[in-house]
Amino acid sequence: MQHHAPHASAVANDEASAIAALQREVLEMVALGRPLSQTMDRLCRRVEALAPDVICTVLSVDDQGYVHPLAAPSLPGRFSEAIDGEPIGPKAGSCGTAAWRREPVEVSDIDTDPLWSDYRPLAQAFGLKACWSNPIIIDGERVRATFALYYRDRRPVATFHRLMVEACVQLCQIALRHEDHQQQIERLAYYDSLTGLPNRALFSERAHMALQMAQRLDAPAALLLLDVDSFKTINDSLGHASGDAVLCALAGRMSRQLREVDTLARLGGDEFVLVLPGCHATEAMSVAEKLHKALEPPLQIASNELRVSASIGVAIFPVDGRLLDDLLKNADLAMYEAKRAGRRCTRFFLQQMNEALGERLRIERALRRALHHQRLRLHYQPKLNLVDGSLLGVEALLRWTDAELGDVPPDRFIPVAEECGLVAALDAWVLDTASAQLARWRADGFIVPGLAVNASAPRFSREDVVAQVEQLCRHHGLQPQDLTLEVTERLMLEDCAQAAEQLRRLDALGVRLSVDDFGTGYSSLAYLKRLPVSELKLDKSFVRDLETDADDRALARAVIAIGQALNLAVVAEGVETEAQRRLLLEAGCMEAQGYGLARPMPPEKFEAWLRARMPEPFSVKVSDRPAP
Ligand SMILES: Nc1nc2c(ncn2[C@@H]2O[C@H](COP(=O)(O)O[C@H]3[C@@H](O)[C@H](n4cnc5c(=O)[nH]c(N)nc54)O[C@@H]3COP(=O)(O)O)[C@@H](O)[C@H]2O)c(=O)[nH]1
Repeated sequence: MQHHAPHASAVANDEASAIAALQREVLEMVALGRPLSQTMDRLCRRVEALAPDVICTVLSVDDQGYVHPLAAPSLPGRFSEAIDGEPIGPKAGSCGTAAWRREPVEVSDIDTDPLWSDYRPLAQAFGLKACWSNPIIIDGERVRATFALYYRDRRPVATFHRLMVEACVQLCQIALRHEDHQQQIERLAYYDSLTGLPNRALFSERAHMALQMAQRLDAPAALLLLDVDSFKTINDSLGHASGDAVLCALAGRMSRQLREVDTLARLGGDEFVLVLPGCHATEAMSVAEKLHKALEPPLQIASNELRVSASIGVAIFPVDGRLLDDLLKNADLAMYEAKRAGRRCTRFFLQQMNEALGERLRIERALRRALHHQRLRLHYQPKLNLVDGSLLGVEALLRWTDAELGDVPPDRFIPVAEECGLVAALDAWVLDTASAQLARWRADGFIVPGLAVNASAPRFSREDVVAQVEQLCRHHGLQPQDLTLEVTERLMLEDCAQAAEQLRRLDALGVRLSVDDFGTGYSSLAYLKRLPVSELKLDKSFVRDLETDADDRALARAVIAIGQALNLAVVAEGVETEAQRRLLLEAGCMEAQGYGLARPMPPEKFEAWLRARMPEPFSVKVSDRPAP
């Protein structure tokens, strides 16, 4: 039988179709999402099957420039171990040098080539004589890996091998780019893009695992919920970029306080959560204290030095709940208590907090119904001149009687309304209803010089109060000068640009601005210069013991003096006795409200009160008035 050498083009066709088959197989693995190392391993094995005289390897190159074997099925294990973690460089064998130079490196004699001088004994120990390596560059930028063929004899690279390597480099690029995209998708799905911390989804997975483990080992675990104090002020005053920088810095500081088994995650906004496996209450307390301390040093953000603190709520597994949702809810309640207790505070969950939450929820539901069905009422308390008793205006005060809860005082439902975001709607209703009432009184011939309503802080940052005031003045035929908005010092201190702008525009319209409960809680008076305040209301806590407490007398005099110095009216609240009235007058306070002068009254009673005080000819006939 005669043997014929195969025709050159037939060989070329066989090689081309072998390479095409290899490409198909690898691309299919990529498309099916097989792990990268598995795909690269298959690639190497297929190459070695097509070219039995080569040893094929793929090394990954990490961000710091060190190589790690990704697939090297036929390379002796000890050789792989020896090169794992070696740096790339100008003389780092074929692969390290190819990655360094960003170009193929062909060493046909390892025994003599200077690029291998540091690795020659290693290669010789395993009988490796030649090596051709190609860098795998992704998107023209980063060297992500090297693809190499080793030979056990000295030799230049064969043409078929060149064709094969060209195809393999492309396959490696596709597989690595796909892997990078997968990792990016995973990062987006599981990590917070701002801080790089685990996000809610990953936290939830890890926390569930930690709780399962705790259950199995009969061990405790702590869940800490941490909320940055006054973060909104940072965002509003310095901008969101600074806010983001603060969050990143805090995330870094907190991460450094934790053990490897702990998980710190960002739930969103300025809220972080930690799960600490194996921690009972005492340890959780010391971790919370470490976190407070870590946040203490001032942060340098842009050109500002910021001091930031946080409030922490703690719930312990299993005593405060066995399920993650329960623990989160309870840590949230505790965190809320920490907020109420002031800045830089930790609170542990207590069962009473649950009861308080139940009460808050009951009030919220009933209040929403009451507002919707117009079941709220207003009482009006006169503001009087202390010298001659003349009426200076009225303050509208909300009253609510619920069928189940009975009379609910504003002190109980206003804080709930503030928490659940209902207070702005309540205040808008009060302003509109009281304005309508003032217009009706005037139409009926009653002389009511002005109307004061309470305005809560959230309204000014979320709503266009100026537009509402303009609209209701037009609608009820009132002048802006008829209205006084009583705001708390909190709003004045919040440093919210939108609120400050609205207060200035209201002032320009002629609306008066009064600072309610002046002197309670805060010490900064700078806002009095910044914002258009017309009136200070001396809090009733200073008035109550005027006769007996020298400190209260001194404080009341100080507030009155501030008002006089800044040319602001000072209205004393809570005047109940003649002695208080006299002391206030002596101190220079001319205006007041209080049970001793007149209690808050429903409209009809206030009308009777007015009628009784009005000189003749007061001739309004009750029956002539339009129905309220
Ligand atoms: N955002 C809104 N807040 C409101 C509204 N209506 C009331 N409130 C706030 O609730 C707090 C309690 O109000 P209330 O129970 O109505 O008490 C007021 C007066 O009744 C009371 N007062 C008046 N004189 C005396 C007195 O001589 N002694 C005494 N012990 N209490 C007295 O003081 C409250 C006056 O409140 P203010 O002038 O606003 O400080 C209170 O903080 C209200 O602001 C609302 O519509 N929106």
